[in-house]
Amino acid sequence: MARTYPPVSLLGAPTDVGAGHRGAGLGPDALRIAGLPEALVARGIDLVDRGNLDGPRNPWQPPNDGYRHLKEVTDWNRVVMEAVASELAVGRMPILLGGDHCLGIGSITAVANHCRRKGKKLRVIWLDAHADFNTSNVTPSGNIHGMPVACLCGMGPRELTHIGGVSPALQAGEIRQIGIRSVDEGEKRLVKEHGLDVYDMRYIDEVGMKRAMEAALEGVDADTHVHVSFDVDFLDPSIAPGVGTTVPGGPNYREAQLVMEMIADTGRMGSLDIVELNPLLDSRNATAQLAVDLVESLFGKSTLMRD
Ligand SMILES: NC(=[NH2+])NCCC[C@H](N)C(=O)O
Ligand SMILES: [Mn+2]
Ligand SMILES: [Mn+2]
Repeated sequence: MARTYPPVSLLGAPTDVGAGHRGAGLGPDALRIAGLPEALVARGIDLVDRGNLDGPRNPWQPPNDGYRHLKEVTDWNRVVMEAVASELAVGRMPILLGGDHCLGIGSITAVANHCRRKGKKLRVIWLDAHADFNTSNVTPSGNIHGMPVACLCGMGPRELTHIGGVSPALQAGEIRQIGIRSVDEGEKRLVKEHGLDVYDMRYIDEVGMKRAMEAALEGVDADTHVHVSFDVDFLDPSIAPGVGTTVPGGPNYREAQLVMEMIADTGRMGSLDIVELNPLLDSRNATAQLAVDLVESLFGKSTLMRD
């Protein structure tokens, strides 16, 4: 049966302030050039592209006091948080085009506040090679794109943990991480302490993607807002080379499609981040095109007769 979707707004956040490589700031335009707007319109979606948000200039400095570009990361996240909140407030589904994954702080803080206001349950599906659960004490890099989940759970610099007023913005129990295969030593300890629900590649190898996703989506019901935070490095680098922090051994094309289709089948996706795409490292925009293909599946496009 064909599903109907709420109106969607694209929000570009052209920045790499949280990353370790330059180039993720070009992500929004690469996704547009790969045909994301047209693909959504072809799915019958009422789409508005709000263009790119206006944030601070990108500096390129080494980490300072444990963080790289903390001020710019904070300013970008505030801009993103406000833009995402405005779309949700008028009943539109925001799709954030990153930019690096530090932007998940602003995006998900806005979503969490929205859910609190509406009395909705929240389920964050974090698709990533990395847990992004570092703090300044344990980070190997100082790059804040390795810290958004920790910040959302209340650990990190006050300007990020309290960006939406309420801290923690999110409970660990609201998150499910899929595809994880690179967690730093100190980060591992924190992940365990906080009891994050992680479906890592070992788990996926053992039980298969179908069962992993069934577990990650368990309990999602009519009162649940599903937020998908799609870090493109979730995918195996052989199919998605255009990211700054590749980790081998990720989901293949079929597994990634299944993830998206199973999320689509819940009918509960209310917001989406597409982050970490780095066109400078891509091969003829192929990773952007793959991301568009996967987003189509998130919006219910499927093979054969299931539409
Ligand atoms: N969103 C990402 N791509 N994160 C990569 C993080 C890499 C590494 N764990 C770090 O903290 O530096
Ligand atoms: Mn990652
Ligand atoms: Mn990430």
